[in-house]
This record gives sequence, structure tokens and C-alpha cells, in this order.
Amino acid sequence: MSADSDAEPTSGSPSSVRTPLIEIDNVDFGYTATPVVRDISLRIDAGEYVAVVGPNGSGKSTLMELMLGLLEPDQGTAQLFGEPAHKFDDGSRIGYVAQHASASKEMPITVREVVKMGRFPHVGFGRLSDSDWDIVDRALDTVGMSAFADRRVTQLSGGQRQRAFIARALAGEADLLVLDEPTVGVDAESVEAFYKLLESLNDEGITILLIEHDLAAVTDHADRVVCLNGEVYFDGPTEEFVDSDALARTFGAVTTTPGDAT
Ligand SMILES: Nc1ncnc2c1ncn2[C@@H]1O[C@H](COP(=O)(O)OP(=O)(O)OP(=O)(O)O)[C@@H](O)[C@H]1O
Repeated sequence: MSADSDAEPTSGSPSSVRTPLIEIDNVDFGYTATPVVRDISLRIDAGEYVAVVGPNGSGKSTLMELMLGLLEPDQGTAQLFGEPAHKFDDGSRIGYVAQHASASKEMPITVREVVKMGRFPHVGFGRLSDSDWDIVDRALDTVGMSAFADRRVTQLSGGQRQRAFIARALAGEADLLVLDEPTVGVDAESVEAFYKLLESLNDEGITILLIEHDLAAVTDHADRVVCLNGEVYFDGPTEEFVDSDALARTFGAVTTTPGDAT
């Protein structure tokens, strides 16, 4: 199944109509004259759980930034929630969870304060109402972090910290959760629980876009894989990815130093 083949509803019933959250059409982009990503077309619909995989330097983060409108395509178009991605400004609809390393530079504030920030786009930096605090507490509960609400984020494990940032996105009532290698630096036991959490959020209707080095996590949890190495080498259901030669073709197609490809 390609993103395009999925684009049209198969019947007229409302449940079969898919809402595109991200649409990338024939996109090229380079930081210099040399393109980093070429001729990328893909569409991510509401409710999907999509993983983007590829070797180091294959353009995964660049593609994510194009999708989120942080970069503008040199060629082609990128749309987010039906608007040109670089003009989209309703940040509350998107929850972004960065790599552990960048999260470690957060200010020494408590988990509850981090999660509370998710409400800011809704309350305009004003006081949170009781119902806003209920949303904050529910988000903490959903990610299993209620017991850590008053702890400083700098005093959390990597996995706990990622959960806190997911709770912030939930408190913001984000429709789309974008995670860039979220389990880098997270201990092995917490990784499985973390992916289970993403799965249950996806079951509740949140769209998940995951950029991931850990191929086992991708094949165990994501419904769809986009395999990238400058161009899209594969885009389809995870079962087909596992059975295909896309992995060998993609990861074999880049020159890396030993241990560099992931
Ligand atoms: N700000 C930038 N300026 C110039 N070149 C960049 C910039 N960001 C990334 N690149 C280059 O673009 C290419 C793709 O980088 P990108 O970070 O998108 O890949 P990636 O697949 O996310 O890599 P990794 O898995 O190592 O994080 C690389 O060759 C990288 O050096």
C-alpha cells in the first residue's frame, strides 16, 4: 500500500474518509546546491502510526522539518493540516518530542510545570482553570507520571522525561505527535513500555510520526514504514517492509563507516 493508493476513500461512508494531516508532493530540498532529499511524495492521514527510518544522514530529520514547516522545499509543496506547512501556526495541534539529549537542557522545572505548558496555547499564558488542571492531571495519569508530578525534570530518567514531554503534548490536546528518536539514551526496560504507550495513544486516535533508529521498535509497533535514503525507498505497511528487500537496499546504498549505519 502506498500513501497515494490510500488517498481516496473506498466508499462514500464518512468513516472511510481519511483526513490528511501531512501532504508532501514532489519535494526536493538541500542546505546547499546539493539536494539532501529528492522527489519526496507522501501523505500521512489522521490516525496513522508511521515510522521514518533510514541510515545516518539519509535526510530523516530534514524531512521531518519540511513536514513541520521548519524548512521550506526548494521544489514541490509541503502541507500541514491543509495549509502550506511553513505558514501553519497552530502549534497546539502538534506535540514534538525531541531526542533525550536536547531535553536534558530543559530548565529545572517540575514535571507538572512542563505539562502545564501544554495548556498555554489554549489559555494564552493566563491562569489555568480547574478544567485545564484536570486536563494536565489526566495527561500525567495517561503517561504514568502522576507520582512524579512534583519532581524536577532534570531528576528524571530518560524514559520518564520523554513521558513528561508526551504528557505536555497530550495536555495541549495535540492531534499529531512527532517524535525524533525518542528512546535514544532510554534504558532498555523503559523502551518497550514507551512504545506500548505510543500504541495506546494511537489507539485513542492520536497520529504518530516517529523518526527511529531502532528498527525492532519500528517493526514491532508502527503500522507503516517510510524508508528513506535521500529518496523514498519504501513506503507501505510494516509487514510488507519486513518481507521486502527495502532494508538491504536502503541501508546498503549508503557509504558509512563501520557501525555508523543503524
Ligand atoms: N543545518 C544543516 N546545514 C547543512 N547541512 C545539513 C544541516 N542539517 C543536516 N545537514 C546535512 O543533511 C544531510 C541529512 O541530514 P539529516 O539530519 O536530515 O539526516 P538524518 O537521517 O536525520 O541523520 P541522523 O540519523 O544521523 O540523525 C546530512 O548530510 C547532513 O550533514
